[in-house]
Amino acid sequence: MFVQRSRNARALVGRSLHTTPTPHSPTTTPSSQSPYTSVLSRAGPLYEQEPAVASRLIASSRTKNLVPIKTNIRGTELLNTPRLNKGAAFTREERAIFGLEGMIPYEIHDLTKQVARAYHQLQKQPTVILKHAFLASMRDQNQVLFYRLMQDHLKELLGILYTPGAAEAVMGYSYLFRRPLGCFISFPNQDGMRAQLEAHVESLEKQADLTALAERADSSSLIDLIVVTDSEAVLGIGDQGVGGITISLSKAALYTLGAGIQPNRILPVVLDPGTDNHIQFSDPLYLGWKRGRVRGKLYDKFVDKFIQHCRELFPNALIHFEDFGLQNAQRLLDKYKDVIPCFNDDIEGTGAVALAALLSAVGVTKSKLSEQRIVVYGAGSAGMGIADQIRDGMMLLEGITKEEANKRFWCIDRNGLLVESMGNSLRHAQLSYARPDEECVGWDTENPDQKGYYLQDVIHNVKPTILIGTSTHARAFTEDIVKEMAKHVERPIIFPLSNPTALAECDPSDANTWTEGRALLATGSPFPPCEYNGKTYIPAQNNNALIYPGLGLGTILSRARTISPGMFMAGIQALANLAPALHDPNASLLPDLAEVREVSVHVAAAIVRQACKEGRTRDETVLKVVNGQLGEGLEEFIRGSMWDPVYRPLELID
Ligand SMILES: NC(=O)C1=CN([C@@H]2O[C@H](COP(=O)(O)OP(=O)(O)OC[C@H]3O[C@@H](n4cnc5c(N)ncnc54)[C@H](O)[C@@H]3O)[C@@H](O)[C@H]2O)C=CC1
Ligand SMILES: CC(=O)C(=O)O
Ligand SMILES: [Mg+2]
Repeated sequence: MFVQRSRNARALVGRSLHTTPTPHSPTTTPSSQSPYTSVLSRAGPLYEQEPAVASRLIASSRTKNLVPIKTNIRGTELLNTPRLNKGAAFTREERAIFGLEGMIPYEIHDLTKQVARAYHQLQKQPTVILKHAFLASMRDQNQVLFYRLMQDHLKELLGILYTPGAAEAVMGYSYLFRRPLGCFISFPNQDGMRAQLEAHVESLEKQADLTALAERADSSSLIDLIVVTDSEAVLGIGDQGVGGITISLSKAALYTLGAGIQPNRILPVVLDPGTDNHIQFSDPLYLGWKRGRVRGKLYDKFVDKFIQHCRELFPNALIHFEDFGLQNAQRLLDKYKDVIPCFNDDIEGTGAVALAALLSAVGVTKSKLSEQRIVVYGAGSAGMGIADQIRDGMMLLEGITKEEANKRFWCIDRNGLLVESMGNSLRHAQLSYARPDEECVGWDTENPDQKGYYLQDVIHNVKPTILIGTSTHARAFTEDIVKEMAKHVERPIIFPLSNPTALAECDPSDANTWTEGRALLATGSPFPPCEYNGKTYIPAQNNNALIYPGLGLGTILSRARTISPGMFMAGIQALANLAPALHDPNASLLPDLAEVREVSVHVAAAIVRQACKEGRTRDETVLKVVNGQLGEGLEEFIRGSMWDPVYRPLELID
């Protein structure tokens, strides 16, 4: 099945992002003939009603933004409730009903004017970190305005909210701290963990639509998604202790921006088992638990307790693991991936987006994935996740065996090329990629006396077609290395993926110049277009943020109990099918991250269809949509079900 899909992949690619209908058509009231009239009376935005998934809400897609939110919160409390606050946009009528006159200036300003003002204020902030702090504070004051501002200026502001801006904000967390956002689960307080999670539910309930709440039997469907980090390997900046909450918050915001998941249905969490970062640790302003990281059984029990409480309190929620350390990321994924709906974004999300970019690159070079010689520089979570996903791609799409696929990789870590004689020092995830030592006998090396083989030697002797950087080793892909690679291959595929920007293995503009404009390039953080000899080349932003929102949305909609390899592969192919390079060999290997919302529609749809095919979908209505029984296409259904940053009317109930 996959082999066939892959061969057809290029033929399937035709859906331009620009030819699809705009996702947010103005709201209109459906005719009274609508077959869905019966549910209209209780329609609300997706994910706000019980149960959490799309199934009950098919009719709401056209009316969702007109349906009032019912609340009993008034006055100052309303202005201090970010989910409901509209600031100067409260109507005259709402001001009277909710007791707001005298608390806001007289004039009413709509969202467009508010966004213009907020953008102006943001531009006045002199540094990236202050811009990030401004956005965080806006998110904490007026949720709709925050998301609307982000959405209207997505390309520019992603670099502030997410990588590279988030890196500075994570490091400076204890200095920037104003009011806590997100959920803090600390090792010394773990006896109260359940109560702490329940307190978050309570605060969400307070802000929720009271009609929807009244219809809900319990709180089990309040949360669709948990984004959790333990902060040990944040981006490429390592252990950041409690500051890692910022990466959970940024990733969570991207689910809303990129896939329309209702922001209040996402729980961003930091687990704080201590920190080994001595700079943070010895800072008097550090806000986390000031102890060295707990490890071993105590750590595992702590994480397991968290997972079990989440399973009990939010049984439908998908768990997104983010930026766990090398010793734990793969282990935790292996422990939970076949038991609960979860994924590790650094391992699987990164692998998925990298494979999509490579499918598009081999489309340009008109070669097969399984013919490539691939060097992975930095054999950690992301590097091994990418290798595994490419290997799965070779097996599923091109039908080669795992053993044959393993031979297409040369992985390099701190001690050089992974070879079999490294034995026990190899991590489990690295084992199958270790090369036989005898293969390197007779290699032409820079220094014949050195122990091990390093990047220059591997490039020189292996003559790779693909070079991927996930090492955090800034500027490791030097001019010599890139030129050496480019000697042996017409269109070298070079992906310096380390984040943030300063840690990228090379600047794509340099690689473009060193290869006379021949390289096919993708980076982790955003970079400007490259120029060579009057020709412009746009390096793709190969960041897991391009796929995880759609992956999450598709999984939540299906309510699959676990995410299967087939679901991943379906999402990957959907993303690859949207690559601009499929139409123009000199265009970007991936769609622009600013188009993530439309990308997510296709990724989520592919995942939902695959989940149905595999009999994993537990949502009856989604099944009916897929089977064409409800008169609405799946993509249309998904688009219509996304949360929009618009003000809905408020209705006071006592
Ligand atoms: N573009 C994207 O979507 C993503 C990018 N990344 C980036 O990839 C980088 C690595 O992240 P993780 O894999 O999560 O970290 P990790 O700590 O699991 O892996 C890094 C690996 O690189 C190795 N390494 C360090 N210095 C090296 C050197 N000089 N030579 C060779 N190997 C070296 C380490 O030993 C480790 O095995 C980070 O900068 C991160 O931001 C991670 C996830 C997604
Ligand atoms: C993008 C991402 O997840 C990382 O750099 O860790
Ligand atoms: Mg990450």
